[in-house]
Amino acid sequence: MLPRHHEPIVAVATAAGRGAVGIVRVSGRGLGALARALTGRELSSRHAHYGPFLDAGGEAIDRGLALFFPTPHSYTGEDVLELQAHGGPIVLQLLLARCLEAAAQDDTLPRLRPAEPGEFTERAFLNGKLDLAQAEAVADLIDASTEAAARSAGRALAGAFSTEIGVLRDALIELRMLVEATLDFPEEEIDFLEKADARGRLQRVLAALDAVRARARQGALLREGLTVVLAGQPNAGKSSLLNALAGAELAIVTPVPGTTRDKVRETIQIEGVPLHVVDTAGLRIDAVDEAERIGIARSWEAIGDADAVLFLHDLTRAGDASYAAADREIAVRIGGASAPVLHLDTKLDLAPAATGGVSMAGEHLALSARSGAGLDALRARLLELAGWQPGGEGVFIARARHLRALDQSREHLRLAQQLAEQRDAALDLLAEELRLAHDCLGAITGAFSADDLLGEIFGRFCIGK
Ligand SMILES: Nc1nc2c(c(=O)[nH]1)N(C=O)[C@@H](CNc1ccc(C(=O)N[C@@H](CCC(=O)O)C(=O)O)cc1)CN2
Ligand SMILES: Nc1nc2c(ncn2[C@@H]2O[C@H](COP(=O)(O)OP(=O)(O)OP(=O)(O)O)[C@@H](O)[C@H]2O)c(=O)[nH]1
Repeated sequence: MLPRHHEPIVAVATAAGRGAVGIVRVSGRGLGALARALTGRELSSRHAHYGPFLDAGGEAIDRGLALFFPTPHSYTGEDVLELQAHGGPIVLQLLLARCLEAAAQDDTLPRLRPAEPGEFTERAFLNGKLDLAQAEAVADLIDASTEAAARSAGRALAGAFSTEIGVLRDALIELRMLVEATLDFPEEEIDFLEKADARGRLQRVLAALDAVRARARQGALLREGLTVVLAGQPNAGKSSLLNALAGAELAIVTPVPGTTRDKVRETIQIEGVPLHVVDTAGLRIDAVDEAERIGIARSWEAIGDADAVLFLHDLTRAGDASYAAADREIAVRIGGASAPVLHLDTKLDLAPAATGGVSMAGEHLALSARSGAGLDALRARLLELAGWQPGGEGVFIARARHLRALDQSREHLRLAQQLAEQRDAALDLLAEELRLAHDCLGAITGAFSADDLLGEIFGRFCIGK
């Protein structure tokens, strides 16, 4: 029996629903006979052939373009057969079923099964067509929620991230070779660190790693975005601010306090950075009914998960002592969350110039959702809080997994550096730290990766990818 990752697979490669064109894609070994059975002809390699896609009785299910990519020159590195048909869901299901049937009927054909999510790209990885960071970039390109995220995923897919990791790994390999060679000649140990400039090399690798980390963090921000929670008493202007930032009427705005009963989550973007804005139910201590109480409990949950909290204060209530007292009570609780808090004094257009404003310690921005005053300053401050460096050209997309690996690698290099600074450095320990730092980098591109990690990564792809 074939191992699972050698079994031929088939899936509809295009999105569900109706489209101009839809593609059924087959990947596996020895697909030539299947191609003949489905098209009734010999397909030359990597050429588009227009003709019928035949059912078991020789009747055309559809007419379209057939492409055959013989191994190894294909997306997956195996034989790939594509049927580019008309993009109707039923047509594509018929073609998919026909592929399975044709393979089952002829025992010279390999046993075919439907593909699991991400399985085509997993094969591209297993067959060395893409490394792991590039394979992840395929999914990130498809999932990108802003133009900047798509461009940076495109760069990672083209190998920009992998190349930087490769440069770091090469520098580490050189250093490791020096250290390990010296281990074999113990009498020279003392001179080694001096002669080979091991400390200088280590220092340079660390600096280069830090530069890659900084760019990867930018890339991760483009992928993950920033979660910002709008918090404040009922009627403070949270929903209006969400709508103003989004430039659309997303949340219901009414003069009735307590209009927003549950979280509304909307993704907008600032300079290409996805911003997940969560509008919450207005916070109040003495909620009137059960639904409101539940909404408020969810608001607190959202605040706990936020990357930043925007705490809104209604400037028109600035003189109201009980309003201020309630704000102070909420502030204490928000202060208990770990996210940074930015105070927004709202409805600036209504606040008379003489008003002293809201008195509450912390950073304040005054704004008006109605006139738009202060919104640009808020956007700029949010980007700053996110750690976004403007003009992030050349950023490649990255994931939390990559950041962790880079951090761990850095940790091992720091330990190696400490060892190297000692008078009679233990070279065997130094060698071991360098090896571990090297392994962490290898995990990013998948030089060695556990099956469960691969399952985790490819299981999140869409089917047919
Ligand atoms: N119709 C179609 N469009 C598609 C894909 C596909 O599978 N089918 N892709 C799938 O996601 C992407 C393109 N990815 C591909 C990557 C490599 C090869 C390929 O044939 N590689 C060979 C030859 C390279 C060459 O000619 O230089 C190779 O790597 O050896 C094909 C598609 C996006 N568009
Ligand atoms: N003039 C003016 N009115 C505003 C502004 N922002 C909000 N409002 C008004 O204030 C009222 C409450 O606004 P919302 O955005 O619904 O407030 P909220 O904090 O979401 O309220 P809840 O859903 O009750 O928690 C509405 O009548 C808005 O039109 C502003 O910048 N200027």
